[in-house]
Amino acid sequence: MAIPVPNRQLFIDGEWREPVLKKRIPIINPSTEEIIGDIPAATAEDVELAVEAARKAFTRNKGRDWAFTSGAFRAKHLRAIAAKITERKPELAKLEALDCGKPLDEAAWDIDDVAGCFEYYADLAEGLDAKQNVPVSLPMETFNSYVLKEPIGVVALITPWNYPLLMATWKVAPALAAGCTAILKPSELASVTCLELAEVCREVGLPPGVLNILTGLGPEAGAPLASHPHVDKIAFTGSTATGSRVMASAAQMVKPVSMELGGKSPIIVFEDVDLDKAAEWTVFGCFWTNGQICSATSRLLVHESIATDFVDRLVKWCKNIKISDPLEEGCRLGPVVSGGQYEKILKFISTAESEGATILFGGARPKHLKKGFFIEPTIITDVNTSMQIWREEVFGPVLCVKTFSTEDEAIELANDTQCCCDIKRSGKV
Ligand SMILES: NC(=O)c1ccc[n+]([C@@H]2O[C@H](COP(=O)([O-])OP(=O)(O)OC[C@H]3O[C@@H](n4cnc5c(N)ncnc54)[C@H](O)[C@@H]3O)[C@@H](O)[C@H]2O)c1
Ligand SMILES: NCCCC=O
Repeated sequence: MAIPVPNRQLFIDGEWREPVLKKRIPIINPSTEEIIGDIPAATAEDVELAVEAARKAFTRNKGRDWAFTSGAFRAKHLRAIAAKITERKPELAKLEALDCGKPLDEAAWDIDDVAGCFEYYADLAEGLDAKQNVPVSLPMETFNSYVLKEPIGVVALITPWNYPLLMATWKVAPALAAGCTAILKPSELASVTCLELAEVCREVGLPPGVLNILTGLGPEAGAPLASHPHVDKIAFTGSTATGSRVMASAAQMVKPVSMELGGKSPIIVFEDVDLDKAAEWTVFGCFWTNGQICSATSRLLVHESIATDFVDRLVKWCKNIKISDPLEEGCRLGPVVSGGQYEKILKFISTAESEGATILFGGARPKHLKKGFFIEPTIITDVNTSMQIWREEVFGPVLCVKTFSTEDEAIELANDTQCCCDIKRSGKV
């Protein structure tokens, strides 16, 4: 059953604050296309306040309140956040499913992962203490040398919508463990659970300003954050195009960045596999999270001798995928995140068709669903490497299939530089 979406403000300096320009963005439930609430829309004015709060938190009491206290102290906060997330798991999973369309079971796994990630970095924060001031032996007695591990400062964390709270946590937890203070800017398409993370931080008494959360549009909130002179580092996950813009603005100040950018991952199926298992993994890899995963197995390379049989099995799997409202029992494929993504994916499919590919299965909204941004699991064959569907990231439930005859050919196709440019450039840090 759906639950109400909490009405929240921006989270700055440990408090809820209305955006300076009082703007808000509607939240659209992708299953029903109905507005179910709204989120605050930060602008440069709010970025200013959040960066100032983070900077103050970093230096407060000469850093003894957070940045230069013990890792064990910070770990206590991370563990308290993990415990609260676990306590609120049923509600957070529902909110995430409502906000981004992810099947409820998958949203619940993600919330477990979120709690696990805070715990993991709590362990690392504790481990840091033993690694401080370790002497480094030098060949000269007149010098002493020690290793000091210090946080870099104020960090900007900009995240996408496909795993809203998990992608945020992959950045927030390590930053806080290291002693940084942070400003998180989640995607405007799915910010609800990140705002709940703010409430969790408030409830567990995270020192004010250590984590600030600004929801808002990319150009209005993300861009001024990325280019702010008092932000010491940017960690970004999202599309290659936006990542490139963020890097360019960071380069003006020679500011370090970590980038996790788009993906277009191949899966290679050789002739000696267990066909049923390989078919199950291919389908899971491509359609999990409604096909919106950077590591989606969206390019299937299958040995020509088993291709017909293998693709038949994929089609059988696809026929049995339950497509429904993500909160419905047994849902395996929900809607894509937004109207914009829905249109974009359908355009990819129609371009593939006009370029000569065959839409073997799916390719449209399921007939039993009249509303919502639903797209059937789609299998495309007769693809060649110059087609857009092969080269570009679709980021939806679309699998394209190509056969190969030798291992070398399979590897060459998998490594095709055009297809894989995103992967090659998105080294995970
Ligand atoms: N490699 C990975 O680990 C990984 C993981 C998840 C998602 N992704 C990628 O993320 C993409 C989908 O996410 P998306 O559509 O939210 O990506 P996106 O690039 O559109 O947006 C990502 C974030 O950047 C913000 N943003 C937009 N314009 C900005 C600007 N000019 N300056 C600063 N910030 C700006 C957005 O508001 C959002 O918070 C896909 O390409 C997917 O492959 C990659
Ligand atoms: N399981 C998390 C994958 C994140 C990439 O999209």
